[in-house]
Amino acid sequence: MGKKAIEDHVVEEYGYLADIIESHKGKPLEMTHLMNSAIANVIVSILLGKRFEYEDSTFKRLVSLMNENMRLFGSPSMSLYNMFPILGPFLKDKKSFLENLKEVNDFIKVTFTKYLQVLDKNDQRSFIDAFLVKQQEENGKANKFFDDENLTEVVRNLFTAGMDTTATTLRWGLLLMMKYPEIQKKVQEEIDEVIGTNPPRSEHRTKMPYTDAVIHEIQRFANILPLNLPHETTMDVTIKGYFIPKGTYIIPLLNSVLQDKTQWEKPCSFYPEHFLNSEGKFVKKDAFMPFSAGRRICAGETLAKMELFLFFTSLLQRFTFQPPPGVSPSDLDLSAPTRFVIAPVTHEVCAVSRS
Ligand code: HEM
Repeated sequence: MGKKAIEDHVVEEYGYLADIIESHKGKPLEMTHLMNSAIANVIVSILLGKRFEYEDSTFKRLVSLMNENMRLFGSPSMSLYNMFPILGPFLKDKKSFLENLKEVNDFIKVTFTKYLQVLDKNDQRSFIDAFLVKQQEENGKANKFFDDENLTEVVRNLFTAGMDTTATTLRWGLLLMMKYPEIQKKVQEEIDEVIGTNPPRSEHRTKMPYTDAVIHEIQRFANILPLNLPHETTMDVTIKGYFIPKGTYIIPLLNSVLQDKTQWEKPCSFYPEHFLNSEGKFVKKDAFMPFSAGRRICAGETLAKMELFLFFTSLLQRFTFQPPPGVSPSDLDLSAPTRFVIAPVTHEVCAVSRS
């Protein structure tokens, strides 16, 4: 599936999301379910070739299993298990994690078995179709890669990695816009000037340096994966005089760059000017690494950036986000509870229609 086709899915999905938000008529709304569903649908439409209604029971169940497993993954008992695997049989969280995993895997297996029955090599409509075609081409070869187990794992990994991260970043974005209404207003002015009432598309981004800077700063400030993913050295290495033997477990902390005092003027504040020069032009920063770096950099970086830009601009084009009545921007809490994916504290938003 090409970039344009994927962008069309995002555009279709932000329309559904905005319509549902509109139906709440500016009343206080907790966005986690809606945002997760919209972002899950983008990845699901790539993987399965179709989207789900947000209240579809199977879809709700899948999204909740993924979320629950993200939560369990970062729980203290799972850290304990990683340090002392012998404790595994005594840990309830580990059991729940594996049961959830099995339920998602079973759903994926049932789905691709159905897809296989109607597979048409000349009409591949999803990632699963493309994988199954490769699997058939591989038939008879000694070393098989496109097997059922790999299909299950890759579909589940893409679903998990692609949903919580992007949806959480967007929820941070809306919270920050409520906290800093003057920044929200400047983004909306740029949207009105560059996009007007047209549907936002990726090509608008280069003409919107302020919005681009705000989205980068949301990612830097939110710092949603401060622990990154663990890595292991594949050979002996020496870095800045420190010897690290082959096979060492490494946690490459992303907040060491995203909040580096030598790289950012105000590392602990939300300050879009970090990404703007004195003429208001967008500037790239080497220390901007929310997707990590190197060979194992996030596989979904391009998709995530597209989603963040399109969802963020389409929402701010249609709505102004305000705290619920009785809550002022200064009351909004930007602290972040400790989890594997750092989400904002539970809060409600009022999406007031701009039309
Ligand atoms: C704002 C959104 C996102 C952020 C901040 C993010 C961040 C990251 C980070 C930090 C890693 C670890 C890289 C490393 O090991 O050094 C990662 C890995 C990964 N991400 Fe993302 N991600 C996002 C969205 C997505 C999306 C939308 C997808 C796909 C649909 C995706 C798929 C993956 C995959 C498959 C990996 C594992 C790559 C590998 O091990 O080779 N991510 N991501």
